[in-house]
Amino acid sequence: MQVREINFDGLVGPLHNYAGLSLGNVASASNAGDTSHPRAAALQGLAKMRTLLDRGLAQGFLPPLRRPAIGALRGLGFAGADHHVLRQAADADPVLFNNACSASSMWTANAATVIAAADARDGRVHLVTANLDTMLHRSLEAAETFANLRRVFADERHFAVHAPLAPGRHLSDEGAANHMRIAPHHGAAGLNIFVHGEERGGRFPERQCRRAGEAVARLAGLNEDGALHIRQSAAAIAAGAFHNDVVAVANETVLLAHPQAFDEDARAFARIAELMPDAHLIAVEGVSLDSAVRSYLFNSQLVTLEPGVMALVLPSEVDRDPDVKAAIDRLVAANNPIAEAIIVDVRESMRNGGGPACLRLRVPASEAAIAGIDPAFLLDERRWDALARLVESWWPETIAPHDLRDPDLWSAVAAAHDALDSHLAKG
Ligand SMILES: N=C(N)NCCC[C@H](NC(=O)CCC(=O)O)C(=O)O
Repeated sequence: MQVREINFDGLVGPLHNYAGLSLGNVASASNAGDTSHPRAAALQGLAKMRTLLDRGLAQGFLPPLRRPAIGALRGLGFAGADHHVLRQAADADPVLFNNACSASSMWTANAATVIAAADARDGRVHLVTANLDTMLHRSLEAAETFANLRRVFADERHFAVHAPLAPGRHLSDEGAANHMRIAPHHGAAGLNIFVHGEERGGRFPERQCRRAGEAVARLAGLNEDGALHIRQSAAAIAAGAFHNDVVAVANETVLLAHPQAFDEDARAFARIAELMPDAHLIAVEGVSLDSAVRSYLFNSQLVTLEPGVMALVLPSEVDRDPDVKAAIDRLVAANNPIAEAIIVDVRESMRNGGGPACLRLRVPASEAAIAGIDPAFLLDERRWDALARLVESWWPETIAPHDLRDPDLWSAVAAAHDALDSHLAKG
């Protein structure tokens, strides 16, 4: 069956800001308190989408969740008119308030884990919404993301959208950022690799539980040899790889990983090779873990341009590190399907620890399944132009930390969300 991969990028929301909310995410911590540029951020994300669209790839988007998360604050006991809720929360608990202001839904690699139809028992694409339970600001996304995914992938003949796993640290789940799939091609049955952490007492949280990956595999009906659960190395997490997609990326027959990405790396690679003997398993040498984390080399999108020909879509930060540049040159020159490096500027997102791969959720879909996706979320030139115009008209230019408490900003951001909602309602 002809199956295409669609990248659903998160449209960067109008409240994008740098509040330093993610312990273990080096960029988020080191840029805390800086002034953000939401309009530029959303336009950078859109430019990335446009680059892939212009290369003939299928491109969709997911709308930003409405922030500040007034509903969540109401659930925690703040009451009254919207601005009153926000004022009370900002005064009573500034940290909670900042968490409610995060635009983190832009990183749609954390929206859900996606299991391809060819691997699922019932032949449907399964999307298991991530509970994002480790980080407070991210945990506020799950219920709304579930609703969004149900709206976009409403056709139950082709898609099964699952609710987030039960909340709680025992089942923490960060979605596709900790899942890789290796297969002969997008439409063929493949191997699903679930990468987890586990409390090892390191200085940073380990966000993904093994049980969560096992539950996802069961919910989608993977058979036993279709799933492999491996552990992220403590060294990678300590260096700032808070998700596996900071140190590894896979697409069809290719897996690129930092040699220290996994616990017992040699055994992990050997096990994958045993299950997928025809795959190109590439441990990228010559790049330190620190360089990998700073440049986000592995947080690239590895996309198929045509059968057997792939491109790496990399953040422009890779150009600053000679070791990383040399590694990319070697990868493109070597005998593997990677034929091209495409550099994109997603600097505003990168400064919060979100590279090209974080910004997108991959959904493999047959022609029939694509027909079952709400077309308002599939991009062509016309829809892309309309989104860019909306962003240019409504998204704030800058947000400094103290602006988050400014009622004028709350009104401006609500108006931007309203404009997007009414645009989407037109289809
Ligand atoms: N690797 C993937 N797939 N996603 C990247 C997510 C970045 C996100 N950053 C943030 O949430 C920063 C928000 C702040 O600090 O304000 C996170 O840490 O969860």
